[in-house]
Amino acid sequence: MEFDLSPLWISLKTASVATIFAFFAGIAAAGWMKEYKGKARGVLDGIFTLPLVLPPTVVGFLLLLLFGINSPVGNFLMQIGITVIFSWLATVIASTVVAFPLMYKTVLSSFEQVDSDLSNCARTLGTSEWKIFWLIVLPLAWPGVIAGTILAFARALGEFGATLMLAGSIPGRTQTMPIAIFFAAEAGNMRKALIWVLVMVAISLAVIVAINYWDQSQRLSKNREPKGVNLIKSLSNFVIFAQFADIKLADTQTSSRQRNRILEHQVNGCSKELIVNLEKNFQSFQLNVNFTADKNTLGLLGASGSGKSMTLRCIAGLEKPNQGCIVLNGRVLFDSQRKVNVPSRQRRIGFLFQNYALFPHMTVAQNIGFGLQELPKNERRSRVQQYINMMQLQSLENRYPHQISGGQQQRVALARALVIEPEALLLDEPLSALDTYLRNQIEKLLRKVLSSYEGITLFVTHKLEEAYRVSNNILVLSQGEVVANDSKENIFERPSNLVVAKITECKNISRTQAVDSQQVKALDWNCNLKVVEPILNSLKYVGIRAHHLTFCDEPNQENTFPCWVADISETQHRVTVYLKLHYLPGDSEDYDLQVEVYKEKWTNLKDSPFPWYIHLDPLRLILMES
Ligand SMILES: Nc1ncnc2c1ncn2[C@@H]1O[C@H](COP(=O)(O)OP(=O)(O)OP(=O)(O)O)[C@@H](O)[C@H]1O
Repeated sequence: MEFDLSPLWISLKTASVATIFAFFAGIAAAGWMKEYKGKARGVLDGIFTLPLVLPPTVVGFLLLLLFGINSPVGNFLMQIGITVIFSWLATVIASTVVAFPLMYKTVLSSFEQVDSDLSNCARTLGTSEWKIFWLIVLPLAWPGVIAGTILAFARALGEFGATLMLAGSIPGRTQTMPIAIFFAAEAGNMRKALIWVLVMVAISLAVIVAINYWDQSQRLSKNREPKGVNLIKSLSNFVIFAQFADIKLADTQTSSRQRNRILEHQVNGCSKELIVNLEKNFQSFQLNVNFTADKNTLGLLGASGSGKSMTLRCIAGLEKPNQGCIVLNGRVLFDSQRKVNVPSRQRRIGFLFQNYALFPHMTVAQNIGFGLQELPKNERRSRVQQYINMMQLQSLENRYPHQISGGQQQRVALARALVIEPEALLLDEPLSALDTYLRNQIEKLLRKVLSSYEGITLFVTHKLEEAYRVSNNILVLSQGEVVANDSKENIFERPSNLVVAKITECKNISRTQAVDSQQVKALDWNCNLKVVEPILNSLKYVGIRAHHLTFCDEPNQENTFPCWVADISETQHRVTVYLKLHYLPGDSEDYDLQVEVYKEKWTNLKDSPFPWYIHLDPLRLILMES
């Protein structure tokens, strides 16, 4: 008797078509869900995933209700000449519905694994959301897409319950292999059932082996060249350009004083200037900053979590403030009162991320040229070459980010941010991931680049010396508030309050009280000090930097006190000496002042008899508010 092979062809045809539908629907649903942060997210995800957990017969029954001739959908389809129930179309629908969740879930999880800084970086380079999806997210998530497709195919091939309920078992039309196995076994034709079982096992095994080999080849190729490179070229043909600004609504108020100031600037056609007045509220953190930056590089200093990065992200349009306004060179980027929120891609603000955020599947040249896609090819190439030369990246053009050093990666990121000629450049701890040697090199390059950069620069760093070398002015943030904004000299020499003194690492601080117009009592050091600065009513603390203290031989000089050493701590060039004033210290923790001296000075000093005498120069004393 001739063996009927139709179940094999029906199964393969059904699974292939169902996989194509699930492929596109799964990618679209996952792409949308990745960005959707609304309240219905949990419900929608549940609905998309439901066919994965429901028994196939339940899915089949629901499909029967949906497509049956008594349902509005079934009725409508009948009228246009399409019959679903007990047709091949029914096998495709049933298989698509059960295969979809596997595609959707796998793709969503791989989309979510793509570093969000990469998308944010692309936004600051002027890229539309569609382009980001096609050029960044999809290529990087490609392994997940392939895995989802294979799983969806396998699931569609093995579908039984829903297909039987919706399509029945019509040999040569709707009878797939799983259904053929069931009916053969039920009729006692075990030989026939076994043949189909073996065919199913062979196909399933082939799928699993294919996944394994594919996964293995991905791992190997990761070490040679990054994935998705060729895909990028083909995908770029489908890029859709978004044309218009996305003006979003905000419902909050800006203070009229600040608004008037900003409008005045606009009317006056102000020069290069960034005006920031914003509030951003989280449950456990409130950011409230108000400052103006000009062509002089502004350094942002502050403890971890003080709001430095959040400030930059709001300016770049990567976070939406709750309230306030941001104006760059007279252009309103954000105004909660006027409901303006210019999207990141239109702000013309370059952003340098701490982890560089280089696109791993693009070469050095492709990374640098990413923000220039609107330019003609030749112009684009020459601009990229210009920045490759400027950043000394010649001969590295065709390498991928994982094939170059950290310092080179940072230079690529800097070139990519600068090549779009941004009106402002935001540098979020750009040197923190580098070792000391590279850090010095890149810092030097950065200073050179910034000296010729015409735009506004904000520079976030934790390192005081780096902030001092790179910036002209410094803004100090503490717990989301601006506590100082001044020239770097004033910030370091004359910190006006305790927070700024601590952030700029003033090691000697004492509570204080005014004695007369020229004298204060340092309560923690138990001494009176002559000062030259005017004493304000709000005076709370007196301080002096460790390297401003001097040892002297004249006990009767003003602001000079006997002292004993409680402890010392050495580095290769300097010694920090912990001193107790007036008395012998009880132990190594019992000290009043920290003094920093060079090793040579320490060598001369260390064997001198006690007491030594320490001098607090009135010109160096810092008077502070709380
Ligand atoms: N999406 C968010 N939801 C809730 N809180 C957030 C969110 N993003 C940031 N924060 C909080 O905002 C505060 C400021 O964060 P930010 O990253 O600006 O600090 P930072 O000064 O840059 O710190 P660091 O120097 O450690 O990078 C932190 O307390 C952080 O926990």
